[in-house]
Amino acid sequence: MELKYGASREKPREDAAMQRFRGHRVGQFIHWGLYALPAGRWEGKDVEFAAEFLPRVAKVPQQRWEALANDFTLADFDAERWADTAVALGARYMTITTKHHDGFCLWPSAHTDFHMGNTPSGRDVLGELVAAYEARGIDVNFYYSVLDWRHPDWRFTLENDADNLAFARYLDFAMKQLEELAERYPSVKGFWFDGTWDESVKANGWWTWEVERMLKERLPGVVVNSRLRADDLGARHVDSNGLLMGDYESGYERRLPEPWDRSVAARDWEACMTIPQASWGYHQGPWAQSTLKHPWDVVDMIAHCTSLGGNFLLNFGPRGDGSMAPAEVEIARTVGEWLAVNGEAIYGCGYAEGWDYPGWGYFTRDSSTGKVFAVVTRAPASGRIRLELPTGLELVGLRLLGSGEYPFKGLADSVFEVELGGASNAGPRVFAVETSALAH
Ligand SMILES: C#C[C@@H]1N[C@@H](C)[C@@H](O)[C@H]1O
Repeated sequence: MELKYGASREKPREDAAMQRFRGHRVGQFIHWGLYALPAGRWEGKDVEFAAEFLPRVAKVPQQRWEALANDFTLADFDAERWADTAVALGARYMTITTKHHDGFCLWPSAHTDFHMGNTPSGRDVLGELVAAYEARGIDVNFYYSVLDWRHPDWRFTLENDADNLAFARYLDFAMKQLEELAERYPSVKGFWFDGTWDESVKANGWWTWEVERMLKERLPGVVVNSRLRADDLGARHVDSNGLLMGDYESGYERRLPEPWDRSVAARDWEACMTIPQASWGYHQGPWAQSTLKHPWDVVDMIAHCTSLGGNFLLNFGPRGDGSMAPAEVEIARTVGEWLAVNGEAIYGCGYAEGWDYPGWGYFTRDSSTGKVFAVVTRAPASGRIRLELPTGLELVGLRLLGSGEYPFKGLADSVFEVELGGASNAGPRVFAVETSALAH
């Protein structure tokens, strides 16, 4: 079908910038804004919903919400400390909410009065973060919510000419903000769009095409997620011809491909995940704080994504004063210590063609050397795993990362057994798997 605003390519991008993004595998997502101040609590009551949705769920009067800007003092905000948390996590890129659904901007935008410039400190949070993260070699991406609860011209649906005229003004405003972000922060490596599910945006696929075109014209190599895009008929992420729009599929939000399905590896994709069960912004209540993920579950998710050629973006919700939540920093440190020993099986790795899903974890493959790894995140109660190689291969060596050569036993052609023993307090074991063609 002929589409004016459909996918711009049939195959994945292979340029250097996309290969760099693909090889990162692990990213730090950060949701920070005025919502971090109430942190899920309003008028003394915990609102058991994502903290960044508080103004809507608690029906906070607009003026009271906007008055929070006067309390956004950044008393304990330190971009260097945030960037150190990304280093501790082992993240290779960071994605920051420049503007979330409430419309508040973390940079001094010339196109609205609802921004950092009108807060007590007036600091350019984005500018400080870009400097701190890039000083550590960590790429910065910008999250931008097209949905804007505050802007008078935002529309969820387009019922009449007046709606169409207003929404046209809104799209012009959003385009100007995106041009402004590209101009102020030209080293940004990607844009992560959100808030594009409403009828109003789906009816304006042309605008989503123009945004992607503008960004790629101004910032060659920039990476754009599929969630921005709608085609001529309102199809999102994947156009009406079944082709991926944008540069990577970004539909996995708080979920991973289940069951494990090799077809997912045909595209570039990224999954984003909260540390609490369901809040992206910092939520102080037990509803969130009692549901923090275990570091080894995070490691399992990282390996799961890598095994299917996807990136994993773990979200952090700094507190209202700008400090990182200690429990989240601790999780970052533990996961980063694991990656420091086992990152060889993650960074620059992807789907291991021909290696079936083993059930006790995942196989990953280094995209440049072809080396295969076995990441054992779900060790069986027996304490041993069955290592089934592609037919015609035999196991000639097994190296436990961080340790050394490891014993194994042959069970049949291309089938071997590995005795793990009990759980390791260093977390999931990873083996480099050395094979050669089975001698007949
Ligand atoms: C719904 C929704 C939004 N998408 C996630 C990435 C968070 O930003 C959440 O608020």
